[in-house]
Parts: sequence; structure tokens; C-alpha cells
Amino acid sequence: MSVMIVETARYSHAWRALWPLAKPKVVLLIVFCAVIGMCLASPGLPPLSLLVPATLGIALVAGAAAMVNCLVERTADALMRRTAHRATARGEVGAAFTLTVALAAGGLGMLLLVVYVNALTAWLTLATFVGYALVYTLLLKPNTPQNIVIGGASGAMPPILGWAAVTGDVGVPALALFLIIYAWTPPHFWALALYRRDDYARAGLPMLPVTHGERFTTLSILLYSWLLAGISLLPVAIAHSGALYLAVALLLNARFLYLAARLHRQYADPLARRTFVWSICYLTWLFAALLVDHYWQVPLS
Ligand code: HEM
Ligand SMILES: CC(C)=CCC/C(C)=C/CC/C(C)=C/COP(=O)(O)OP(=O)(O)O
Repeated sequence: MSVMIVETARYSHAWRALWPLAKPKVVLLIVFCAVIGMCLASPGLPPLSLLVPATLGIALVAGAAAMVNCLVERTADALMRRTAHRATARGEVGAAFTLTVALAAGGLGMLLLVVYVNALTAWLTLATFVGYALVYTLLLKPNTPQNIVIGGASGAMPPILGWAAVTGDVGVPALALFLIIYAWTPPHFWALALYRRDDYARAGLPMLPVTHGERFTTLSILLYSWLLAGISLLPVAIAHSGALYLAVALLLNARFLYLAARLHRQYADPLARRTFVWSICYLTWLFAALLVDHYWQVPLS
């Protein structure tokens, strides 16, 4: 009896240790962007019979990708303060167990997409998994400071996945949303990499602030923020979104550009942290505005 209790406690500890490896908050925003892709592709609300399996499927595959990322990077994670507590880095969960759970979750997600959604969404989600868990994590991240500029293409896929789930193809508005997340990713990540640069240097990862220094990174953030400001107006330029979205986008861009310009003028770690936190608020509110605008569109003229 006591052996059983000890075994159960060990397993429940292992399961609880696995949950943060799936990076639930990141996956939540990814799924939010995917759901908005689904809504924008539908004149009304997407049917629940599609919304539920598509959302669950994408969430499961994204969580699996995050777990594989933590598994592959466990040695580097152990050297960084931000990631040293991960169960993979601490050796609290075995590699075989983590991989099995990740593949089971990812497999279940793929099954949901294949059976209840469509083949295009399933293939694109699989490609996204490979792009992040393998190409970015194994090849790009340890080898080039442009790692997230290239690897960011995976993170930018969610609206395309959502759109494809509803329509079975990749529409122009979905491509515009892809470009928004693609341009958003470098300032999002480099802001964090700046105030965590000692971590990355210790782990031997060639992040931009480590290889090119603070000034070059803040300039890159500023330039990408301008690029993002322009790209974020694409949904209006293609007449998919209206005045409400435009107003919100202009306000959000103004704050992002203000923070990026200040960061470049006078660098400070707390300001870099604020810029990183703002990047997450920015994407959340921008996509929320797309959604509200879609259902309550105010014409521009
Ligand atoms: C390759 C592209 C990306 C890179 C390199 C990246 C990097 C990071 C890093 C290093 C963190 C820090 C986590 C921590 O605080 O420990 C983070 C947090 C976060 N990222 Fe990203 N990110 C990327 C793409 C995305 C995408 C596409 C989304 C959502 C659409 C996203 C949403 C978030 C959120 C919500 C957090 C906060 C998580 C938390 O507070 O636990 N990221 N990101
Ligand atoms: C199927 C699908 C939709 C997949 C989505 C891919 C995905 C999970 C993208 C998120 C990107 C992410 C969490 C980057 C973290 O950077 P990092 O891995 O360099 O950060 P770390 O140092 O915290 O591990």
C-alpha cells in the first residue's frame, strides 16, 4: 500500500513538473491568435464542431513543440537563471518520459486536426512543429543571431492555421496577420534577450545582444518596431478591417515606438523588461481589436 502511495506521488509530481514545459501562457496567446484567424475567416462565428477540435489540436501540438524544445535545451537551460528551474534542466523528469508525453500530446493534436478539421491545417501545423521544435531549437538558436528572425516564421503561423481550419486554404488576410506576428517577434524577443543577456552568454547562445551588443540590438528593435507599425496597418490597406482596428493599432504602435525609441536613446534593464511585457500586451490587444472590428465593423468613410 505504502509503495503504491509513493509511486502515485512520484507520478503526480512528474505530471505537475511537465505542465510548465508546455509553456502554457505562450500557447494560450498562440491559440488566441489561431482562434481569431478562425473568426476572421467566418462571416459569423465558426461552428463549434470545428472551433473546438481545431483549437485543441493546435494547442496540443504547440505544447508538444514547447516540451521538445525544453528537452533539447536542457543543458543550456540549466546554465540560465530564467530556465534553470525547468524540470528537464533539473533532471526531475526523464528524457524518455518527457518525449513520450510530448509525442502523445502532439499525436493526439494531429489526430484531432486530421479527423475533425482538414488535411491542410494538419500539414501546416506539423510543419510549424518541425519549424520550432527542430529547425529553430536545434539548428538556428545555437548557430546564428538571426535565429528568431528566421525561426519566427513558426511562431507567426497561428492565424494561418486558424484561417486554414475554416476555409481549407490560406487567404490574403491570414497572410497579413502572419506578417504582423513575424515582424513583432524580433522586438518581442530581443527586448527580453537584452536584460537576460548574461544568461545567454553563459549558455553560449549567440543572441543578438551577446554577439552585436546593446546599441545594435536596441537599433534593431527600433527598426523592427517601425516595420511592425507599417505592417500592422495591412488589414486596413486590404480593406479587411475598419476604423476601430485602425484606431487601436495606431495607439498600440505609438506606445511600442515610444518604448523602442527610449530604449535606444538610454538603455536600462527595467525599460527593456517593460518593452518585453508591452510586446505581449501589444499583440493581445491588436488581435482583440481585429476580432471586435470583424463583428462590429465601423466603415472608414
Ligand atoms: C521564435 C519566436 C519567439 C521567441 C524566440 C520567443 C521568446 C520568448 C521568451 C524567451 C520568453 C520568456 C519566457 C519567460 O519569461 O521565461 C517569451 C515569453 C512569452 N512569449 Fe514569446 N517568443 C516567440 C514567439 C512568441 C509567439 C509567437 C507568441 C504568441 C503568439 C509568444 C508569446 C509569449 C508570451 C505570452 C510570453 C510570456 C510567457 C510567460 O509569462 O510565462 N511568443 N517568449
Ligand atoms: C504547432 C505550433 C502552433 C507551434 C508553435 C511554435 C511555438 C510553441 C512557438 C513559440 C515560440 C516560443 C515559446 C519561443 C520561446 O523561445 P525559446 O524557445 O528560445 O525560449 P526558451 O529559452 O524559454 O526555451
